[in-house]
Order: sequence, then C-alpha cells, then structure tokens
Amino acid sequence: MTAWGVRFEDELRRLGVQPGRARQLADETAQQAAECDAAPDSLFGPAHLYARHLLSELTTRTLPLNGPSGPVRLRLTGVGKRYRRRTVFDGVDLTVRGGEVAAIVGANGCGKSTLLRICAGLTRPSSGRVQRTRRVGFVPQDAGTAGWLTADEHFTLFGAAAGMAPRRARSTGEHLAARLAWRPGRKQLTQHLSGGTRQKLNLVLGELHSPDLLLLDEPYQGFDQGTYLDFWHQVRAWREAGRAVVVVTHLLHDLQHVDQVFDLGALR
Ligand SMILES: Nc1ncnc2c1ncn2[C@@H]1O[C@H](COP(=O)(O)OP(=O)(O)OP(=O)(O)O)[C@@H](O)[C@H]1O
Repeated sequence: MTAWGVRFEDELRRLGVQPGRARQLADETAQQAAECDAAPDSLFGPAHLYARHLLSELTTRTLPLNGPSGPVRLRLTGVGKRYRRRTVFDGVDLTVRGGEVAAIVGANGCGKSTLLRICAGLTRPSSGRVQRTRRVGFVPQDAGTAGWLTADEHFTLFGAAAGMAPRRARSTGEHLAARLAWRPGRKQLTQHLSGGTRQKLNLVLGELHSPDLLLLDEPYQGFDQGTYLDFWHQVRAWREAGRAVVVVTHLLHDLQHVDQVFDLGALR
C-alpha cells in the first residue's frame, strides 16, 4: 500500500472505523485511483481530509433507506405557465419524495426546462403552488460555469455560497469529480475543457453542497458512454442516500433508471 493509503487507513481508524472496514475502504480507494491512472493524493487530496469526507458521506448513506415513502422534497399543485397570452402548460401536479428519481419527458418546446426552473424557484409560475425543500441543487442545460475560472476556483466559489470552507469545498469537488472519472487540472481554465467535461463540472457544482433535491436538465450532454453510465450510477447512489432527483430527459432508455415518469407533453 502507498504512504497515502496508510495515512488514509490510519485516519479512518482514528475516527472510529473498524480496522477491517478501514482496510476495505483503503483498498477500494486505491483501486479507484488505479482506474483513473492517478496517484491518490492528486485525485483525492490530503489523506486525512479525504478520510473525514468519506466518513461523513458514509454516515449519511447508512441511514435507513427512505424509499418512495421518504419525506416530500418537492410538490407541485396545479402549476401552470403562460408567456403573455400563450399557455405553455397548465395544471401540473407532481410530488417527489426522498429516495425517488422522477423523469420529466415530452416533446421539444413543451416546457420541460421551464417546469424545472419553476421547481428550482428560478421562474415564477403563472398559477398553482410549489413546495420544495430548502437544500436544492440545480444543474441547468447550458453549463452555468465561468470560462476564466479553474475547476478548483468554481468549487471554492460555489462552496462559499453554501457556507463551505475553501479546503472542504475543493476536496469535496475533487472527490465528486473522481466519481465521474475526471481529475480537474489545477491550472486549466474552464474555457479549455471539452463540452462533456464542462458538463461534469456543472454536475459537480450542483451536488457540491449535498442538496436534498437535485434538479437536472439533460445533465449528460456530451458525456461518452462510460461517463453516462457513471452518471446513472451516481443517480442510484443519491437515491440510496435518500435524496430526491428530478431529471429532464428526452432519452427513452433513461426511463429504466427512474421511479416515476411525468409526461409533460401528455398534458396538452
Ligand atoms: N422567457 C421566455 N419568454 C417567452 N417564451 C419562453 C421563455 N422561455 C421559454 N419560452 C417558450 O416556452 C416554451 C417551452 O420552452 P422550454 O425550453 O421550457 O421547453 P423544453 O420542453 O425544455 O424544450 P427542449 O426539449 O427543446 O429543451 C417554448 O416555446 C419557449 O420558446
């Protein structure tokens, strides 16, 4: 095992993890780094910080699964949207609970992105009522990133907005990026990232502050097949951790991964 791995395992044990479990986590982490062809310290940051981060995440995940009967994280009642005299949609009722993944589908222009922005509180509905949890993560269709900042600078900035200390925001961002098989370059500006990698950054930023409700607008545009599968793996992990997820999609084969499908086009 590497010196980083030894420090990581020691820190886990110091934090109260059983020796066998600490070893298993150290082995899994080493394997993850090998798969990314990266040294663990460059992928996960300092061993002691990563051990603390992983432990806090595992504590969340080992809570009893909420399943579809988890707390309501989003409820829309009779929601409608008009632009001037044109009605985009009307009478939308939708409830999404913790531990549930919902998909919003429908033809181009039927209002999926508009509905998701209403869910996020970014667009006002013309009618109806929206109730949502306070901790919301939103991943827009067009990347909400700044070309002149690095990934680390995004983590620091978005983390600060959520009250996270800079080091914690950076190590969390790097950890979440590793889940999508991405290791952000320290000095690389976002404008020099590929479209798919910018979208990974977008996704990481939406999740950085551990929201209870994740709202994702076709979040995998530009992903290659491997990253697309990593993304759905990540969605399953969110569901198991009791989070609620709403995904706008037009890909029918995505629907095998979700618990609830809301066809906005069918309302018309
Ligand atoms: N700010 C706005 N002002 C006026 N009309 C708008 C505005 N935003 C969206 N629209 C219109 O509302 C309709 C729904 O747009 P929206 O982007 O929500 O649809 P969508 O289902 O997400 O489309 P796509 O599948 O192409 O992404 C479209 O006709 C669009 O032109």
